[in-house]
Amino acid sequence: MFRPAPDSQLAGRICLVTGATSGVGRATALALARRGATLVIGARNPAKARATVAALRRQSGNTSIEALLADLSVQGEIHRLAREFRERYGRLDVLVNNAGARFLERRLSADGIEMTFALNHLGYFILTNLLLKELLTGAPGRVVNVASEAHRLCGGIDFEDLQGEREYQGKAAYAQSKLANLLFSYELARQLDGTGVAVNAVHPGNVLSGFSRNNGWLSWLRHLAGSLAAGELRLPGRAAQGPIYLASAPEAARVSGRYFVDAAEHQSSEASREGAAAKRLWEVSLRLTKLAKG
Ligand SMILES: NC(=O)c1ccc[n+]([C@@H]2O[C@H](COP(=O)([O-])OP(=O)(O)OC[C@H]3O[C@@H](n4cnc5c(N)ncnc54)[C@H](O)[C@@H]3O)[C@@H](O)[C@H]2O)c1
Repeated sequence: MFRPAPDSQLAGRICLVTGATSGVGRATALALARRGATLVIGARNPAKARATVAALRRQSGNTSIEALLADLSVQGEIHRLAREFRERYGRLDVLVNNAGARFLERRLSADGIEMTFALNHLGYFILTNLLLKELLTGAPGRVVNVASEAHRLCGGIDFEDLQGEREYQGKAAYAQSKLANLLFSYELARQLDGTGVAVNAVHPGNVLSGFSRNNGWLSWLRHLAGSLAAGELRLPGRAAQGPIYLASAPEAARVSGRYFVDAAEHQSSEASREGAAAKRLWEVSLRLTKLAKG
């Protein structure tokens, strides 16, 4: 069988992509593998992880691909993944935080934290902070946070009812978590200014993926119908263009603290650019994750 040789743009670079067994994450992982990266995928389900690694190796012709397992809504499992990564690789060049979901019913994570916030925001926050030393060791490096235009639906983080204890609406919780992705990206970019590690956020578009399948088939179909009605439903390969650009394009290495749709910079909402909210979210996130300051 003909296998195109992987191009060497990312040869020798170590890339970690979360949520890479489907959708945007899988398409991003495949593109990075084709560019010759040493690729680690974060995955929850061992059987899916094995199948995805085998498929990515076959499709890319790159054998330097493996999976590390973790449920990224569970803090202890993120710590374990980070530990295993550190022991095996010691350095990280590109981190793509992508694993995310929407929960129409309020649920708690294993740590007792509302699931949307635990997975979509704290998942990114903990993994990035735990691998910061490895990113700095690998500098110049990149952090790519997969966010969403849905952040515009949230006028600000509700610090008084952060986890929807008083009132929970799945769409609002999702929008808040995606606003948190932007606040986190901008604050981290500020903190890492001058280190050579670029941090950016990206909206992948409305995607034909597994997104919202956890809420049942009907909800998934509604999500797809809504995307079609809004005039856009992308295949994952198309949706991954933005993450791939930020993770690998040479010119993107010089850009940090920005929001992208595909390879184009966009202005995110006013609420996402509030420095005080970003700092407050950082403090709250430190408290909820018991990560030490600094
Ligand atoms: N689908 C869309 O229309 C859309 C639009 C804007 C932004 N996004 C964002 O894109 C990202 C990827 O979504 P997608 O559309 O590819 O959906 P998807 O459901 O196909 O992929 C999500 C990935 O995250 C993983 N994941 C979910 N919960 C996890 C957990 N607890 N632990 C570990 N992994 C977990 C899944 O296994 C899957 O691999 C998400 O951050 C999402 O918010 C999606």
